[in-house]
Amino acid sequence: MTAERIDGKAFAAGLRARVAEQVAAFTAAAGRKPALAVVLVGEDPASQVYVRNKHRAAEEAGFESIEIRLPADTGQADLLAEVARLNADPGVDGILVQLPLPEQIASQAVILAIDPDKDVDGFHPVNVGRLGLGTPGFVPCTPRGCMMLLRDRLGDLSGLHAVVVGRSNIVGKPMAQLLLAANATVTIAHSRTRSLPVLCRTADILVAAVGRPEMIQGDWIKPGATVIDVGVNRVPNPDDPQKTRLVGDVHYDSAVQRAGAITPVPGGVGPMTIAVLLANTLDAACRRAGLQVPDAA
Ligand SMILES: Nc1nc2c(c(=O)[nH]1)N[C@@H](CN(C=O)c1ccc(C(=O)N[C@@H](CCC(=O)O)C(=O)O)cc1)CN2
Repeated sequence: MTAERIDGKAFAAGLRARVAEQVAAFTAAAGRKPALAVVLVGEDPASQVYVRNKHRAAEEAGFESIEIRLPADTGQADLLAEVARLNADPGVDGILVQLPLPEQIASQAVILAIDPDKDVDGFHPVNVGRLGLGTPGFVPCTPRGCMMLLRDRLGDLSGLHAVVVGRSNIVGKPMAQLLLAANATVTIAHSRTRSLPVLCRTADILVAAVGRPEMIQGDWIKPGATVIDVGVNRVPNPDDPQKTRLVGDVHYDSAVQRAGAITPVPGGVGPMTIAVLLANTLDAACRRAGLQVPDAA
């Protein structure tokens, strides 16, 4: 068996185009563009790329995109003051502080300071609670994007066994909540789970979000399973030690022989993160303007 490749890049492009149409409708109805503010502290190279891509994608879709860059030695109080200013600005609909933050700043304190109704990352405890309760709120972008890919491929997820390998607040835990809400039977596993290969082999849906390059091998996968690889790991390129290459948490070449469908890295889940950020920001703008929230899927 050779798995079907789930093309997240193409799906994300479609989502961005749909959001752009809805942004145009919002702008006509509200008399202003929806606005996203992204805060970057420091010069982490990967974060710089992600923030630049968010800015470009937001502008292309018709948003007002506000990029705030702060030096690497910014103190927590100064960042909190910036967040307070964005919370109070009626022209800002969505706020995102790019992670990771420099070590002198406690991420949780910053997340807690963001107005939950502008928290388009869905990381604030109020939105975490809303997700757990199944009430409207913001869902973290990467897991929401994974769910869109899964629904597109599988339709109804009821009764399927989903194994989520990884328990981070950003991906693993919200992913498990979303799968549960979709009536899947969910197991959360992690790097310390015993007999992990045996457990993974029981999964109809396997979500890899453990942050360990190519940890999940082909023979851990149930034949025909749908595999969602959230890992983004840079490893040395064996052909050229001066360069790196990007791999997921799944060993793609062996997994593709067993799975029914699989997301590649790059080009799978990654592009969904930014597309869903745009959808979340439009949701925030609609709620704040008292307009109907469009269906992003
Ligand atoms: N405040 C946040 N910080 C971070 C988040 C987040 O959702 N909110 N997620 C990640 C980084 N991230 C977005 O911020 C992100 C990661 C990966 C991609 C992506 O498109 N990956 C590509 C490969 C890109 C490459 O070549 O490096 C892919 O997988 O195809 C987009 C966004 C941590 N921080």
